[in-house]
Order: sequence, then structure tokens, then C-alpha cells
Amino acid sequence: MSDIQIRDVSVGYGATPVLDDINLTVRGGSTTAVLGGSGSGKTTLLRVIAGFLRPSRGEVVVDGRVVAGPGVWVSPEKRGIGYVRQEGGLFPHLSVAGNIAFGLPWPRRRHRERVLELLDLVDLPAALADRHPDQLSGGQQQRVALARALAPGPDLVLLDEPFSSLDTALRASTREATSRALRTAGATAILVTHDQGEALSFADEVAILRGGAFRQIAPPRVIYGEPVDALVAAFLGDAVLVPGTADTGAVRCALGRLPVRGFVAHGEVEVMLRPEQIVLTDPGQGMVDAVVRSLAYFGHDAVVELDVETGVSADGAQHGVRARVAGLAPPSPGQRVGLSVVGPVRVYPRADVSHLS
Ligand SMILES: Nc1ncnc2c1ncn2[C@@H]1O[C@H](COP(=O)(O)OP(=O)(O)OP(=O)(O)O)[C@@H](O)[C@H]1O
Repeated sequence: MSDIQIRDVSVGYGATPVLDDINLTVRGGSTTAVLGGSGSGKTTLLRVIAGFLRPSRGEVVVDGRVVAGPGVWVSPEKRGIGYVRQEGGLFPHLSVAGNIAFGLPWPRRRHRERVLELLDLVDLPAALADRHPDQLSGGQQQRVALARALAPGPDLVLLDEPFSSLDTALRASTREATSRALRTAGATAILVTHDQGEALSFADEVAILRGGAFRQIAPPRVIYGEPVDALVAAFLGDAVLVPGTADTGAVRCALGRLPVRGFVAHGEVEVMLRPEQIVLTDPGQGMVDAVVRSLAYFGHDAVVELDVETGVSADGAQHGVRARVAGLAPPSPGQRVGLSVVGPVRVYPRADVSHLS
């Protein structure tokens, strides 16, 4: 099990910087998901770790050994790192067994037993061993790519959006098979993704990459429940933001007086809560009343846009909020309802969110 440390790393292409002085530690045997928008530098980070790109500053340390840094350069093939790309990248002219064996050291390439073991590890039947990649589904191809990456027994596996080309059902089962295989192999893993649900469900830690730097690195529940700022809150999941005035431990806003979690900014603040924290009741039964403006129905749940009746701000605008409710009996547009808020909310200094609108 390898710890990995990225220390003060900066890297770019030519004169264009992509990552600026970033730090990241991944505990041996754990999985970290790096979540960021398109072009934020996720693949660049993996390329630096794998050794396909040299950082201009800082160092990369794998299992206590500096593999990139001032005066130090370990070539990719000597780093013992497995890499799974978005499209799998299987060799089309080789069978499944041939592809997997390619990841094995020379003397072991003929060991059919090890190939079958690896197929089993990624939850694929031995009968697929002699097929070619074009005779497999997308999910099966991704699992073969994972088996190939795991073949040499790497301590560290880098996964670059390996599930993004799969449909929803296949995506979930491939993700689970991957997670199981990584745990069984005891490998440390870094998963790059732009899918929030995937990051939250797959990883032990989630790292938010934005503007060339990590804005927050924390376990899924912490990063979702206690985002450090409004940008992270809005980036990771759906965030409802309303203006408020905070004093000790509580905030007053259009939804009533609400308890605050974590850091309390006093005075004029922006209040952040998740849409599932808003519960709909009969009119007069909640903290405030509201009228349903519109509804997006998803089957298992529905997102309801509401105009809060007490929420008229100084400029006369009505405060809108968004609630996520169970899909069984959602309200209808125009209906009057009561609103209650479950659990504490977060507050941020008002200036923090001015650039979100
Ligand atoms: N070989 C290259 N030469 C020059 N610029 C590059 C090169 N590769 C990537 N870039 C630029 O570096 C930035 C980061 O790219 P990178 O591929 O790391 O982003 P990403 O977060 O993985 O994006 P995506 O989610 O779209 O794959 C982008 O602006 C991209 O255009």
C-alpha cells in the first residue's frame, strides 16, 4: 500500500500554467476522487503522477520515494503505477487474455492462471478470455482495462474518467466491480471525474480542483455538508443560497431563523442549504409559506421551485428557493405550501458569493 504525496507542484504546457502550487496526500489503500470541471487540469495531474509530464516546481512522492522533483526523475515504467484511461485503450489485435497478459512482467506473460485470476478480480467470466475487444460491451472493456492495469500488482492505480462513456446501469455495476477489485488488491487509487455522485460514492476523500488549485479536500460527507465556501457548495451538488443576517449560532433569512453549522460569519451573510433540507408541509404548518412556481419530475424525486411569501427583498424581488421532495406525490404549480428546514445551514460572508451570480 503506497501513500502518495504531491508537494507544492506547479505544471503547465509551454507558458500556460495549469496547476499552481498544489498539495495532495492520498493515504495508502484509500481512494481519492479529484473532481473538477472540463479543462481544470485533472488529466494533467494524473500525467504528472504517472510520469508523462514533468512538473516545473515541487515534487511527487510515492511510498516515501521521490519520483519527480528538483534533480530527480523516475521514468513512468519504473514508477509501478497502473493507469486506466477514459476509453480503456485496449489493443484491438490482442485477445482479452493477451491484453491482460501485456500488463504482466515478461516471464509471467504465458501464465494463463494469473490472467483468469485477474478476470475474476474484475468480475468477468473466464469465457471472455479469448474474445477480442470489439466483441465486448463498453463496461466489459473497461473492466479488462482495469485488469490489465492491476496485472503487475501496482500499489497505485490512476483512473481517468473510466466510467464516463458507459450508460447509467453499466456505470454503476462497473464502478462497484472496480471498487471491489481495488480493495481486494489493496491498491491506492486516484479517480478523476466530473461526476459529483461518482466522486461522493466511490471515494474515501474528494478533492475539488478549480482555477488550478484544490479548494477543499475532505471525506464525502464533510465536503457535501460543510463546503468551505459558496463556490464549492454550488460546484458539488445543488445549493440553495439566500441572503441572511447571522448572530451567534443562528441566522435569520426568508426561511425563518435557522441554526448554523460550522464557522459563523456575523452580520450580512449568504445562507447555504441543500434542496433536500427543505420539507414541504400544509400551508401554515411550516416556518413560512410559499407558492410552487414550477416542478421538475424525475420519478424517484422531484425538484420544486418555490416563491417564499415572506421573502421579498428590499428591491421588491421575490426570493426563490428549490426543494427536493420524494416523487410519490409532488405538489402542483400554483399550489400554496408550508416550508420547514431540516438540520443546520452554512453561512458565508456575503462578498464570497458575489461572483456566483
Ligand atoms: N498537450 C497539451 N498542450 C497544451 N495544452 C494542453 C495539453 N493538454 C491539455 N492542455 C490544456 O491544459 C488544460 C488542462 O487540461 P486537462 O486535460 O488536464 O483538463 P481536464 O480537467 O482533464 O479536462 P477534461 O475533463 O475536459 O478532460 C486545458 O486548458 C487544456 O486545454
